[in-house]
Amino acid sequence: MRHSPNGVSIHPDPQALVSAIAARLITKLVDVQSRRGEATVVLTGGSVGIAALEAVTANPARTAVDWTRVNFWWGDERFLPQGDPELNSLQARQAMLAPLGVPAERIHAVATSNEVATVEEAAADYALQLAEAAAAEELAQGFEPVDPRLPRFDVLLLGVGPDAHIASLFPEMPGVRTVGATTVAVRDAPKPPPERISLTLETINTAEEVWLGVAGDDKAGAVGLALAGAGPIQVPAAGARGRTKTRWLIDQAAAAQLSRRLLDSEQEHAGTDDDEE
Ligand SMILES: O=C1O[C@H](COP(=O)(O)O)[C@@H](O)[C@H](O)[C@H]1O
Repeated sequence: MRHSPNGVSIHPDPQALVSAIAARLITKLVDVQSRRGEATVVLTGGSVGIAALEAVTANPARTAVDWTRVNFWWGDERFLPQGDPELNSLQARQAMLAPLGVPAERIHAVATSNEVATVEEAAADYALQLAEAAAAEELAQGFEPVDPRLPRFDVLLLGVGPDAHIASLFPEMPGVRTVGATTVAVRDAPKPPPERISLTLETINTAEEVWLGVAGDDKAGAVGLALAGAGPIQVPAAGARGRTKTRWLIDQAAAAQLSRRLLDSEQEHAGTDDDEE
């Protein structure tokens, strides 16, 4: 594995990548819980996102985390009926939340199409859930929120599509241009299903740490453009930034189009993992 000062870690293959994300997440949660008692994670769907949760469940160190005191939200959800296997929340429940016994009150899922009539209602309901959690958190913990409509997010996980979408913010579409709202309803998404609910880019960027997990040569162009400093409207992944850290956790295939300058700086820093927890 190689690390760069830009927060890029390159792993040999997808399995090594998801194991590394899982180990980092466990370490981070132990650290946050030791300081603040409870921790909050924003989950993602997609190939790496769900495989990383399976790797957490399989990691013996998972017992170091008190899973009854971790709050879970989603960066995006597909607007589908309850029980649909394509729901990001259902996949996360099966991969990690159920096996680790996370209590129902810690799981903040987006409303399904059985519960509300339209994707707009689901986005509004999710924004309300977030605002209520933020208000409760402020009362209980007394810290200054980054945004009074949002709880504190310790780690926000993202996958990246081959088109560089993150969450359900697709290039050039209204979702990625949305400002002033915490959530957005997405219609006509280029990746099925067409109706989705997403956190906005502004909301994503309130997280303390944003981790982008990416594997595969079909994602190499998106990763290369995002790390070369492309604009977020064309390359949404380029716009995701944690308040204290932005980590790109990628495999060798996804790193294939990183710029020479970035790879050179990685070579210089190889073996000096100065951003490890
Ligand atoms: O549809 C989605 O796609 C992205 C990326 O998924 P991947 O399978 O290409 O890794 C994912 O991050 C998002 O949560 C999901 O709804």
